[in-house]
Amino acid sequence: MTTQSTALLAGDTQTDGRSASEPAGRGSVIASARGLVKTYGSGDTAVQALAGIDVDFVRGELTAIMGPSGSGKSTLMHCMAGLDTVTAGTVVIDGEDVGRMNQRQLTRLRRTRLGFIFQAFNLVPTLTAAENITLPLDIARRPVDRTHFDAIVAAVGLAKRLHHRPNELSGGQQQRVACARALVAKPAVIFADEPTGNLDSKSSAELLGFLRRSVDDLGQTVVMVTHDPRAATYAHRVLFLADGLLVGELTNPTQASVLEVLGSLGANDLAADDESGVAATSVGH
Ligand SMILES: Nc1ncnc2c1ncn2[C@@H]1O[C@H](COP(=O)(O)OP(=O)(O)OP(=O)(O)O)[C@@H](O)[C@H]1O
Repeated sequence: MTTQSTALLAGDTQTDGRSASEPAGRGSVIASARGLVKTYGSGDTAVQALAGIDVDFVRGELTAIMGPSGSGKSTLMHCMAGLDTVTAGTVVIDGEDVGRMNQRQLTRLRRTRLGFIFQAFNLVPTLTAAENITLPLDIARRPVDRTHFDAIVAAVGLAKRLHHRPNELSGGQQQRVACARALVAKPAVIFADEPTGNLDSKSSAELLGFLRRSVDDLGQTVVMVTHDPRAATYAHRVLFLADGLLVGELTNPTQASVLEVLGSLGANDLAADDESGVAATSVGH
């Protein structure tokens, strides 16, 4: 088992607090956007989803993106991940200018350098959990690093479920398969769009804990869109969008600090998560 894989399971750290497998480059910028504009449609029906965003995502960090409904969170994620074209501006992932890529290069980028986790787990129903996890590598015709695979499967607690098909797994287990699938190719960045949107609070906490450990122990980089202030507390940093603009940022977020910013953005309806134990109205807005 590699040192990195062991660290994911055991959480071993050096005496200075760094992970024993501290990857080179942690803290440097892995993905960035400059002057990012996205307009859907044209003329009278045009909608400006992103109105000029400059943002850097840092290697080895979990960044949450929050904001009111329609503020541009998913659009930002899709543009960063090369899933949608941009109207203006630049997106650079791991040193590569996404806007200059043709479709073939974009597909290759998504397959080999990026991982995705969506609210709807997007597993292939006819494949087993194991086959779903290795699917990105199989499609890219890359070999499976069995040591890494075993470590991820153990860490997400799926060792006894590998031969089950998605309909034989709970929602939480299915999302853990999706999470393992995103991690197995050791991507530069994992983009997660509402990854806990369909999960109960226990499964959400397990998944978020795992995502955070993949960042802390493996140096994985994760960008996650969420409406849930509790989910955002697993992030190192929270970015807030409103009307297609970046309007705020929190480091080391707490539920109260997240709710306070969301309240100031008029997103109380989203922030009033009845399981959070903290009502949006209690922060004085
Ligand atoms: N394919 C599309 N065609 C036209 N307009 C779109 C399209 N996708 C998004 N929009 C619009 O762009 C704006 C931003 O949408 P986006 O989905 O990025 O917001 P969001 O912050 O992720 O919202 P939510 O929290 O509700 O998921 C919205 O006004 C939305 O209606």
